[in-house]
Amino acid sequence: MLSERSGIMHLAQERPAVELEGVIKAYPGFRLGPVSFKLEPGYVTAVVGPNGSGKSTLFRLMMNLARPDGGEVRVLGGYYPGGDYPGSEVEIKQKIGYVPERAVGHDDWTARELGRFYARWYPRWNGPLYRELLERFEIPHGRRFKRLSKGLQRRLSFALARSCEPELMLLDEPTDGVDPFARRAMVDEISAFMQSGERTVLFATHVMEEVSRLADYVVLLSAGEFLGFYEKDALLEEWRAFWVESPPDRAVPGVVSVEEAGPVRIVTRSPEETRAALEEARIELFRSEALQLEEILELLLRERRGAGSRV
Ligand SMILES: Nc1ncnc2c1ncn2[C@@H]1O[C@H](COP(=O)(O)OP(=O)(O)OP(=O)(O)O)[C@@H](O)[C@H]1O
Repeated sequence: MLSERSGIMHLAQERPAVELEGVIKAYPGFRLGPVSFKLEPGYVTAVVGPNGSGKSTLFRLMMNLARPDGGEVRVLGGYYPGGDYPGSEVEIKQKIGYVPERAVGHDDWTARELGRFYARWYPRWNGPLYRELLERFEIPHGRRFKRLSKGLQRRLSFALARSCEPELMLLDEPTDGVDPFARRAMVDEISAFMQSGERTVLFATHVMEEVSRLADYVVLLSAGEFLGFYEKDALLEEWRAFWVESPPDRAVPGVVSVEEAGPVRIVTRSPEETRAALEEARIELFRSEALQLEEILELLLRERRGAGSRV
């Protein structure tokens, strides 16, 4: 996905879609950050982390629904906080399709009414697409939001955000509670949305398959700590598992874990160095395999938080 779109992006827009610099947010008993990363237009980034790691807080900071205690949040050229907007905050928000963790103020509205309301606020509102998404996601037009199941509420929130034809989609667990069929349809729609290289998506998820399918980059959080901003393909290339005849009797560079139940499996994040060291120690390497993204992220979490962390 990265290579397909990378040529277009810098021609279309020069500024990052989102820029966070040293962003900190503190609540009693919880502190997020400092978080720093840039989202360049044309890419999809996944926010991954265990429950309570600060993913929703990060989205609220980007929507100016929470104010940072330190650092700077810049979204589509607008600065939060401080009121230093090149355009008005409304103008910036009109270019953002946001799916919050919990939709506020939608409860008594039907999909039809919400569509009409959004059409008034979003200049690029795409009515035909909205109607098509309601059909595709099998969302009843006339039932109040609060009477919809959780999965249908998520689908409707996504359809609303998508139909704004935004520059930037901020999707806080859009597929949470959504069945696998609709989830696939949503992932397909995000891919379709990205076909124009000027657009940017940031989405939070616990589903690794979605990260594998959609994301160019991954933001990893754990208990408020920002563990990194990773290029997905680089992670997949960097980490490997080697199967060897016997465990090494000395420290081997790059090795992150050694499993000795049955054949010895060594995970390394520096394959060439590890391979050379194994050869030198005359340990036969009889199989080498790529790691799944889920295992890599889990190992990164474990490295920082101690064993037992789960994505
Ligand atoms: N308004 C608030 N006041 C006090 N604490 C808050 C507030 N909002 C969030 N928190 C705390 O911040 C922490 C992170 O919450 P957040 O919802 O950002 O995590 P998350 O990664 O989105 O979790 P999940 O995966 O469960 O959705 C939690 O401990 C939460 O209780």
